[in-house]
Amino acid sequence: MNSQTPLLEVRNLSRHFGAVRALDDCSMVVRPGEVVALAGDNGAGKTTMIKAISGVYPPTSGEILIEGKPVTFSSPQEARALGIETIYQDLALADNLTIGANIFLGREPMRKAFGFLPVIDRKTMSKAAAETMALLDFHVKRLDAPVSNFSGGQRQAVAIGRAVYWNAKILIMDEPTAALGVPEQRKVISLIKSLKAQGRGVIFISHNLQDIFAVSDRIVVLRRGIVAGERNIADTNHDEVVKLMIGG
Ligand SMILES: Nc1ncnc2c1ncn2[C@@H]1O[C@H](COP(=O)(O)OP(=O)(O)OP(=O)(O)O)[C@@H](O)[C@H]1O
Repeated sequence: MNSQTPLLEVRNLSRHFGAVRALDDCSMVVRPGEVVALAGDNGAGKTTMIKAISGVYPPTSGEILIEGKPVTFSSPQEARALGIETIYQDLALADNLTIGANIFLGREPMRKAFGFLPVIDRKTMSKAAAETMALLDFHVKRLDAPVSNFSGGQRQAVAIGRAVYWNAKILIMDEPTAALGVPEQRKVISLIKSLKAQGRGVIFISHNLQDIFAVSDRIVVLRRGIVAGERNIADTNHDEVVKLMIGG
């Protein structure tokens, strides 16, 4: 792989639901260490795009390539196995469990007690939790507390930590700052910056242009299922993005 090969390339992707063209001939790329914002008004096709990329909806036509290789997924598990992790707004955390247990949810590490009895390896889980949260430079007072004790931003960090632990190359984040107060939004923005510094690719869906401009390298604007425009963040401004979103 040369350094120019995108982590992810979506080529001429369409997804139709009966007569509804939720996505029509859309293309986008995400390179290593790049944050790409996906923006658009309600119903523009953002959710359909991330669901196609993450294996929820098979495309009607078009191609998805990971590190230059065409892939097809028949489930989110298959997309995940190839390094695409999606963090939806509900975060899919188990509130009564620790960070470590959430990282390993459904994939718990086991050890043998007394040399024969299989039990959950809690030491491995708490070590992974500590290392992963340190990698994200995110510190909570009690790593062994249930995640229900944590704030919205901390919970977002746990969901990101889980993706990072399982080696996500591309993280898709659906409105990660939407339900947060301003200080917590800043923390999540800095988490996204650390993912970028680690060479991962991020697709960042947001309605908040300020957040988009704070963290993204590029923006892809969808409108009624098509790519209305794509800009480098350094070369555009809020007005232009809004015009692309509403058209006319
Ligand atoms: N399962 C489905 N069946 C039929 N139509 C659908 C389905 N999913 C999405 N659509 C339609 O596809 C279009 C794009 O929807 P999508 O949810 O991808 O937009 P969005 O940009 O994510 O909007 P929002 O910001 O409101 O979440 C809409 O017209 C929507 O009604």
